[in-house]
Amino acid sequence: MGRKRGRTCRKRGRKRAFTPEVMVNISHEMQYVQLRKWLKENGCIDLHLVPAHFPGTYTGRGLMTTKALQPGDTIIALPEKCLLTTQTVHRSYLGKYIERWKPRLSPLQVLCTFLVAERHFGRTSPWKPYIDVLPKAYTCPGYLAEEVLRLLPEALLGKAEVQRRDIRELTLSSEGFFHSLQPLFAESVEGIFTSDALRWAWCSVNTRTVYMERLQSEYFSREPDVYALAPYLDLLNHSPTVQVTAGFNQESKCYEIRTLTKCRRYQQAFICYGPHDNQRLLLEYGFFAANNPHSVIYVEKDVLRTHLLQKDKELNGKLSFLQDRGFLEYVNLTFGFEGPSWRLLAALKVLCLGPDNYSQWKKVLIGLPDSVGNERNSLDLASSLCSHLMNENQKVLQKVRLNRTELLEQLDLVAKLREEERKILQASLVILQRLRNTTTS
Ligand SMILES: C[S@@+](CC[C@H](N)C(=O)[O-])C[C@H]1O[C@@H](n2cnc3c(N)ncnc32)[C@H](O)[C@@H]1O
Repeated sequence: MGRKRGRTCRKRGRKRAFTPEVMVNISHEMQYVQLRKWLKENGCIDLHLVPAHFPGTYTGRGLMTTKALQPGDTIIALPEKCLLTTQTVHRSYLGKYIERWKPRLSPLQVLCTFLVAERHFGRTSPWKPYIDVLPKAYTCPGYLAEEVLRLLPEALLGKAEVQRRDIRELTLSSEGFFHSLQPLFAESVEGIFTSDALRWAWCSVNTRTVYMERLQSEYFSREPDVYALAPYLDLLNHSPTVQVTAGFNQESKCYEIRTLTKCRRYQQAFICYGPHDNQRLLLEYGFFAANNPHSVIYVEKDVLRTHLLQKDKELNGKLSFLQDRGFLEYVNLTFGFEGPSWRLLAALKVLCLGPDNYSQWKKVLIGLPDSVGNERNSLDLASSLCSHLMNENQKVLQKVRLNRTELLEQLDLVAKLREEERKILQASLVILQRLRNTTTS
């Protein structure tokens, strides 16, 4: 039964049409009050972003905008004084130790040393308001337990191990330098620059810095000097669907982020860390994004090999033909929300070709039509690969569900990553089925 809609009703209706995101404003908490005060003292004037928790999302803490943002608006402008770069460290009490030290330290070593030292100085550190809001621990692979690591997808596991090795090497390669800093501390440097402290510093830099190129300093090693810790700005979470521009503005002397996407008042303001897939997000930042359009599932070469006809006499020839043309690079062999990548399908078509069809190999790779039979065989092979990956994924999910230990938070992260991957594989299977139907009809 229809009801007459008056002016008040229309107004209420308009309000109801938009349900604001559930969020808890935390700007009154002492640590954020102190941080905002510190920013203002350092010349940051327009702070229309406030810290909040967003319990309805996986993002946790983030920044909410108190005014609607239109494309082109500045989300945040952080004065140079508020940025923590290698230059900040060079100008500090650490400067003369850095200058004296050989071999030269990397920009990453310099920043990590400073973070650990400043955290240790506590109340007397001018950076205390910033350090107080930094997470105490992270969820990137450097922090994951061994048994959780083993549940990661193969390609990610390899990179996760490299990350853990890099963190260990940072500690080992800096030991001598830390000893040289002993005059600065009342306590033994061994108890300050611990492997835990350095892991925390490494992850703080890796997950929170903005990209800002600096001129190479003669006092640092040759690694690119591109990190800047940006207090408050680094409370902005990532969304793969927003667009922003970011960089240091030489005129205003501020690091500025502008949005190219609208954002409503009292909503979480997001930035985009880059067009990263979920594996990269987990590796570099310790999270994944639901329905991430950049996410794909990689088909490992070994997995591909086990699905191929071993009695095909031309198999090795085909594989090296594909390898030489870059078709077996793992970034090319993927399943996405839109099905198998063009390169995966092309590679499968070559691999399915019958004997003595050498002339077809090149034609298939440049996208020329293939026989209906080969087309169908390659789609079947793609479906079988996709189903295999689904089964593997399912097995890991079962293990995670059984393994409800004290590592709950870490296991949940892996489970959710795997569930996202499942969605992609399911979407790919549906597309493959559709393609198969059109090929047969
Ligand atoms: C630059 S910080 C952003 C602020 C951070 N949430 C905080 O509370 O400090 C980057 C970290 O935020 C988290 N993060 C960013 N975007 C996210 C998202 N879309 N979903 C879940 N976590 C996210 C990850 O832990 C990531 O390492």
